Amino acid sequence: MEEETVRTVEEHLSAVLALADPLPPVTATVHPDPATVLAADVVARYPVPPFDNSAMDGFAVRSDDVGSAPCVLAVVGDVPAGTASTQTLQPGQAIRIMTGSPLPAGADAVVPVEHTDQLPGDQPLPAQVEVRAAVPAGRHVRRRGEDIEVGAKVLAAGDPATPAAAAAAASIGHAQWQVRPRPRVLVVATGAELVAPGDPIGPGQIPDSNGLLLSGLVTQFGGEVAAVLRVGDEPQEFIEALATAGSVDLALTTGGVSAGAFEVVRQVTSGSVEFVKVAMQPGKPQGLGHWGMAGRRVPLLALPGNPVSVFVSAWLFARPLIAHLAGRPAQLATRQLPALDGWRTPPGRRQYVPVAITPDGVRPAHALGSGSHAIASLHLADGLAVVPADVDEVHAGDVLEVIDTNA
Ligand SMILES: Nc1nc2c(c(=O)[nH]1)N[C@H]1C(S)=C(S)[C@@H](COP(=O)(O)OP(=O)(O)OC[C@H]3O[C@@H](n4cnc5c(N)ncnc54)[C@H](O)[C@@H]3O)O[C@H]1N2
Ligand code: MOO
Repeated sequence: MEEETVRTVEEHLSAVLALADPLPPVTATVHPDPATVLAADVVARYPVPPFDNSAMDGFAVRSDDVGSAPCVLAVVGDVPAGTASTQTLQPGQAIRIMTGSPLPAGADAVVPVEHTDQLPGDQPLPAQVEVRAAVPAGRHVRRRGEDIEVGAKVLAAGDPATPAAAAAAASIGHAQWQVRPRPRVLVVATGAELVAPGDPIGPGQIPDSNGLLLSGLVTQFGGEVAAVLRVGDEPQEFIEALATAGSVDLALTTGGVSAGAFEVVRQVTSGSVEFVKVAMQPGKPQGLGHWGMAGRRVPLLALPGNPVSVFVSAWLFARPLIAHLAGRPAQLATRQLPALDGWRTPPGRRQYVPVAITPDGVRPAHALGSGSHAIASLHLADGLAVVPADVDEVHAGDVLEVIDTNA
């Protein structure tokens, strides 16, 4: 396709989100993964608690018996955890009971062991117990279904699969639930200059940092990294890498999209990927479209090669697309914070400046500001400060919108 539309960030984001629908739901073992959401409601099969049970280690009693405490009751049995008493408590009797054990028939309250003449802990079953404090009916008893009744909708489609949600599903009788899966994402770093991290660098070569940066961000955004590939600028090598990558839900490439003579991503995909300019800095050149992989039309974002551009593009476009595929809301959480220092910005493009966030405000994480190559100081940033396109200078005290990238 021919270039070269100039778009706002919002226009580009809309086009990115239109590339794909949310992934179809799958049946999965109940397991916490807050990056995924439920695809169907979950209804209680069991009540919670499943039976009337004791909230204390002590003695199950009839409250009428102990109204005139102190009094002595005959101890006629024991209810250890995981058992249920078959006895029905008669007047003048008590049954020793542990926290969580079912309340025996006939009992309506529990006296904690501390309110008796018995020692707490691992003790033989006594023949009798002196109860030293009266308990009203219901005291220290957790009623069947008082949290959730059978048939209640406990979790709703769209709820995140948090640890507490998984615990809720298990407690109401479910081993499986319907979720939208984590999108499987292929990461391809392109560039003839790239060598593996730690390898010696020859003339013109640099270590590939985008592969690590982008795959880490994919995980942070709730995607599953299917593979991380590094290819040179030979079209055939790029085509083969994509052809052998297997089944994925999204492909992210870095590099090879601007105006150079060897822009492999642009050369290979330009029939099906649109290349545009977005009015932002860094991250101006962007590609988006689909690529045929493993018999499927896979959405593809072609991000620029400069590492800070990769970071910003990933936060603004890959993150929402991964969220959209996963059936989650795509909005970014932002905060309004004052700038602690001033800096000049290029007019006409919205600037995203890596900033350190302090209790008093934000300041650029590095003297290079939003320099798109300053990868070795990007880790000092806690967020991206957004400078509107019509601002050419930020002054100390100006309040900026800030994307918290530690979130
Ligand atoms: N004549 C023009 N030149 C450039 C323009 C333009 O509009 N006209 N745009 C500039 C902007 S803005 C950007 S951003 C870059 C984007 O370039 P590419 O996406 O084609 O990326 P490359 O040229 O392949 O690389 C750019 C830069 O990033 C380094 N890089 C690439 N991959 C990695 C990696 N995996 N790990 C670490 N560093 C990487 C690469 O060595 C280059 O320094 O184009 C500008 N030029
Ligand atoms: O927009 Mo480029 O991304 O300046 O570095």
